[in-house]
Amino acid sequence: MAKPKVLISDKMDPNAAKIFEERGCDVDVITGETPEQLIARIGEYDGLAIRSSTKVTKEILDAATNLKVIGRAGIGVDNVDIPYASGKGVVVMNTPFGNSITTAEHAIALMFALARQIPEANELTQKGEWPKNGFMGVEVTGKTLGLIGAGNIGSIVASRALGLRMKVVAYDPFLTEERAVELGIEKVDLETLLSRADFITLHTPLTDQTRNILSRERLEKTKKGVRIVNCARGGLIDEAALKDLLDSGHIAGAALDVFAVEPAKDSPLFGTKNFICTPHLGASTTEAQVNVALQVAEQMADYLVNGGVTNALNMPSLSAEEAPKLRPYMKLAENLGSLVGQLAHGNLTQISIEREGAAAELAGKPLEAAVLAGFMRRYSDSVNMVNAPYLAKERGMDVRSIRHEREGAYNTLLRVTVGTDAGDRSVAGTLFGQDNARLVEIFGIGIEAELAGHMLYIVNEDAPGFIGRIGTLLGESGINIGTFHLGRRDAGGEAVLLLSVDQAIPKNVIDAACKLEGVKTVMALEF
Ligand SMILES: NC(=O)c1ccc[n+]([C@@H]2O[C@H](COP(=O)([O-])OP(=O)(O)OC[C@H]3O[C@@H](n4cnc5c(N)ncnc54)[C@H](O)[C@@H]3O)[C@@H](O)[C@H]2O)c1
Ligand SMILES: O=C(O)[C@H](O)COP(=O)(O)O
Repeated sequence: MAKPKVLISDKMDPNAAKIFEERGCDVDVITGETPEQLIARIGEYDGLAIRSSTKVTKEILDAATNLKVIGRAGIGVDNVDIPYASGKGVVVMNTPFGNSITTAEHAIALMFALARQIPEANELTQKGEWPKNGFMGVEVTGKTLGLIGAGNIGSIVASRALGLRMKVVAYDPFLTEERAVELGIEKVDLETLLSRADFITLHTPLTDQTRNILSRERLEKTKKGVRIVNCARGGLIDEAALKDLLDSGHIAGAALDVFAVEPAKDSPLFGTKNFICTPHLGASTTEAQVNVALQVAEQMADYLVNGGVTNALNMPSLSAEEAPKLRPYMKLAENLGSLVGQLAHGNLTQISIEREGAAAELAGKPLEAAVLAGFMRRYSDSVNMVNAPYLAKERGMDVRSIRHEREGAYNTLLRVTVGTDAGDRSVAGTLFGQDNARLVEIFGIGIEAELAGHMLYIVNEDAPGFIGRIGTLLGESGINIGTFHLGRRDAGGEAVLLLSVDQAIPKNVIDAACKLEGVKTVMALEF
């Protein structure tokens, strides 16, 4: 099998390339290209490793015909069109913890730089001015720090600030009271934070809810003399309002590591008194860059080589240890989803996936995604485990995952049921041994069959002579039967015949089978 090919398109610690090679991938490091150059190149790659410079747009994803995974060596993924990548079946991963300490330290460094006006003092001193009387700082001890966002980085900033004897208040709608107590901070609403904080630091992602969270109106509500630090994302603060309020002296200082437009080369804030900035350096320490480079390469190689999924933003996690155990189940799950998707008629809006026996001990989400991948193929050819749950949601499907404690007839069982206009339709399968996936039930009828390749499904009246008739029809049509499986509800009742054949079954043969005596349904299936 050809090695997966990975492109590293942003500057990254060389350890990333080394890990890719060690883990069985071919890797190219080509940084600083224009979008057009990337579009021309991306088609040959299975993986794309990035930081924040590469913008993974719809156009790039459309050209990325082989792409399976995008790995962000860092946290923020606002430079990736995740919904579009998901629709294309591309996994998007990040490294959510590798640079958190480093970025928290940068926020604290900027807070001190503002409190003591270090950059300005440094500049004038080096110009020979010795401006000893020109600077009067403030202590941080005893002051109130207002965190907007108390996730990974916000929590680390809080712990450092508490160590500096600051009081910490936080606005984060997802922060629980228990977690706030654990962190030693006070959970407040945004208005309270604005009115109480002497320093404000931001630590949220940029989303529709957080964009412009420090709007002009909110900046005007801050305590006079506040100092603001943003090491999270540009776009969280109204930069024009920030300039006006720095100019008026309402805000005593602001430090930005991130800007609404990056690279920021001509911001109106440049040159403003008490304004300092760094060029998106929050994550730029040796330690953090080694961490994120190693982690992203390990995660991406794991996925490309073993199917392990870690820190994906659009797919359930699956450890490299779990992946081989789950693999035969994934095939079974996908085939059951595909079978029920091919057989059931009408407007299908409900699907449930039940796990019993050994299957109940496995991760449910990946199996659910595999069932949906098989099932959604009734609507689109380009479905896989990544985009299937999104497509199902888009179609308004109600997806249920049920885990049974009970002991069943099989050691391990997966059952997939769809709700149709005519009632529920259910298929079930098991594994014989470690990896022999078998169908064991179809619409309430017990059967035992492998689902593979071209198959013919027939429902007929259980009567003597039928098997001979279908065998003769296929033989006369030059179609070789590979496997042959029978099941029936009861003697003389409804029977099911499932057989695999060596070639796709032409329509005229299906039509002829429909006309055979006792036949109720004939369908060609593909797996
Ligand atoms: N400057 C840099 O170089 C740099 C480096 C690393 C991370 N970052 C950025 O820092 C930010 C925080 O990273 P993190 O790892 O702490 O993320 P995180 O996901 O751990 O934390 C984000 C927090 O924001 C909170 N939040 C979400 N919506 C909110 C809202 N409307 N109001 C208030 N809080 C809200 C969440 O509940 C969460 O607790 C991200 O934007 C990330 O991209 C920047
Ligand atoms: O979200 C992040 O991880 C930071 O913004 C770091 O971005 P960078 O990798 O471009 O330095």
